[in-house]
Amino acid sequence: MTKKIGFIGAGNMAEAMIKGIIDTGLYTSDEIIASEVYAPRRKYIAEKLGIEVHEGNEVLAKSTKFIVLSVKPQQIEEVLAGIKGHLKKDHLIMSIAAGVTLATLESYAPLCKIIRVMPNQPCMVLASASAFSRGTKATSEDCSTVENVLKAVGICYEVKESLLDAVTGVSGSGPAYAYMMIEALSDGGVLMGLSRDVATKLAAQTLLGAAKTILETGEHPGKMKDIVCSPGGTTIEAVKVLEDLGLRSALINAVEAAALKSAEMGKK
Ligand SMILES: NC(=O)C1=CN([C@@H]2O[C@H](COP(=O)(O)OP(=O)(O)OC[C@H]3O[C@@H](n4cnc5c(N)ncnc54)[C@H](OP(=O)(O)O)[C@@H]3O)[C@@H](O)[C@H]2O)C=CC1
Ligand SMILES: O=C(O)[C@@H]1CCC=N1
Repeated sequence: MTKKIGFIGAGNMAEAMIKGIIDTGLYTSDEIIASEVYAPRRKYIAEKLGIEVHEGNEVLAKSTKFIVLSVKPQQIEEVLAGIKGHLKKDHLIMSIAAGVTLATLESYAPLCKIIRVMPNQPCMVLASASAFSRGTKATSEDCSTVENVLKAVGICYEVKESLLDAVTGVSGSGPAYAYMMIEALSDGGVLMGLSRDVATKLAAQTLLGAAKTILETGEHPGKMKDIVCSPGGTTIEAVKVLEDLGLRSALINAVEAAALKSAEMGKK
């Protein structure tokens, strides 16, 4: 066992997590291994992140006790079946697959200690929001191992597994909603005459600043909204438009839709 952590599936999320882990100094690139079926992707990840990347998953299972499953949910069963003979009881498996339950994961890898995680994509810039649930064999030490990774790239909470669908709806899928908001705010700026570059940077910094304010002050978002709305001013005109067009309702329904989809995926 020469590696500290191994990622099966070197796609978008694995790249984001590995970049975050290396940038934060938790593990060095020579302590990380990955496996990936697609040859051009193997070459890209090996060159970009400086880690060892293999075609098959057996080498990885033999090289590390800490395996991250970062393939698509529908690929999990086949991946675990392929390495079953190499999985021992001291293997810790961290699955980031949406909707795949601990019971399902434990049925595919009955000897292993398993922790189910819902991270999010901004782990690549060390600003991730994650939650996890422990499987029946996972120890507190295993949870600390996983927490060390998740806290290195952002914040994390342990939750009951039944709440991971809600986590997926809010923070797992959430970066996509935020990117849509940034894009749309930028469009508004361009409509009103700003250059695209300046409009996008102003929009992104505005979401970042608002998010930092809530996290650092602990204030209620409604109170902070009220502070921005000057009586008879510009903001309340915009807030009226957002209420008329159902921004809040759209976001609440979006979170519900993603959470319900995650729960439905878990029934398969
Ligand atoms: N994207 C996100 O923001 C988030 C994703 N997740 C979860 O993370 C997981 C990965 O998502 P994401 O990174 O977006 O997906 P990607 O499709 O980008 O990454 C998965 C990678 O695994 C490869 N792969 C497929 N089969 C195997 C195999 N047998 N062995 C090794 N590699 C294999 C895929 O190759 P190929 O494409 O050729 O099949 C692909 O490159 C998913 O389960 C998702 O639910 C969780 C939170 C956020
Ligand atoms: O869209 C998805 O299914 C994955 C899980 C959460 C974010 N992306």
